[in-house]
Amino acid sequence: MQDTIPVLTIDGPSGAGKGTTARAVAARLGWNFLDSGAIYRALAVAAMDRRVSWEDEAALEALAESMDLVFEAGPAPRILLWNNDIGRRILTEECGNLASKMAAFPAVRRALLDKQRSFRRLPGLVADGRDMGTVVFPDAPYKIFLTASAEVRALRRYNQLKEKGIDVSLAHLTEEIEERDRRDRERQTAPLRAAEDAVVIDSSDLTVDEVIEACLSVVTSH
Ligand SMILES: Nc1ncnc2c1ncn2[C@@H]1O[C@H](COP(=O)(O)OP(=O)(O)O)[C@@H](O)[C@H]1O
Ligand SMILES: Nc1ccn([C@@H]2O[C@H](COP(=O)(O)OP(=O)(O)O)[C@@H](O)[C@H]2O)c(=O)n1
Repeated sequence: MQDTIPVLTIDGPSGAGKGTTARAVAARLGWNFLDSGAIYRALAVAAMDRRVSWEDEAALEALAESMDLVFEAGPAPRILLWNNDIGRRILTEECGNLASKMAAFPAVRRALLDKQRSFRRLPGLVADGRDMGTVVFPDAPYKIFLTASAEVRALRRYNQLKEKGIDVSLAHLTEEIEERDRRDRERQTAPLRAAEDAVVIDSSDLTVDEVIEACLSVVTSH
C-alpha cells in the first residue's frame, strides 16, 4: 500500500535550494514534507548533548535508534528532540558538518531508514536530502537532482545565516561547504549522486519561483 503513495525526491548538495523548494512544492501539491537532513542534524545535537563521539559508530547507531524526534507541522513548525525544541540549534554549520561526519556510517544510515520512510503517507510526499532517490525511496516516480555552483551555494548560505542573526565569514563557510560536499560525495554508503532516473536542475541562475515551477512540472508533466 505504502509503495503506491507518490513521492517526489529532491536531492543535491548543501545550499542548492532543496529545502526552500521542497517545502514550497509540498505546500502547492498538498503533500507531506520530509527534511531528512534535519534528522541527521538532530542526531548530531543528540550526540553533543549525550557526549557520544562522532567516531563511535555503534554508540551513534544506538542513539539513532533511541532518538525521540518529532516534527510538528503547522504555521510555526517545531522540531522536538526528547521534547526540547532544537529548531535553532540544528541551523549552524557546525551541526551540519558534524551531521555529515556521522552520516558516513552505514549503521547510522540504516538505523534512520524506517523513520524516514514513515513520512510516506497519503496523499504524497516531497523528500529532501542526499539519497532520497537512490536509497530511501528508489521506487519514487518523480526524482530531481538540484544543484548550483559552489560559489552561489556558499553565498546563499551566508545570506541565510546572516538573516537569522548567525555570524559567519564567507571564506570559512565556502571552505566548510566544499569539505562537506567532498565527504558527502566520496563516502562509501549512499554517496551524494543523482539517481539515474532523476531530472537534473541547475538553480545557479534561476529564481526560487522558477525552481519551484520546474519541480512542479516534473510531477504534472509525468
Ligand atoms: N534559486 C534561488 N535563488 C536565490 N536564493 C535561493 C534559491 N534557492 C534557495 N535560495 C536561498 O538559499 C538559501 C539556502 O537554501 P536551502 O533551501 O536551505 O538549501 P538546501 O536545503 O539545498 O541546503 C536559503 O536562504 C534560500 O532562501
Ligand atoms: N538524506 C540525507 C540528508 C542529509 N545527510 C547528511 O546530513 C548533512 C546535513 O544535511 P542538510 O540537508 O541539513 O544540509 P544542507 O543541505 O541544508 O546544508 C549533509 O551534509 C549530509 O552529510 C545525508 O547524509 N543524507
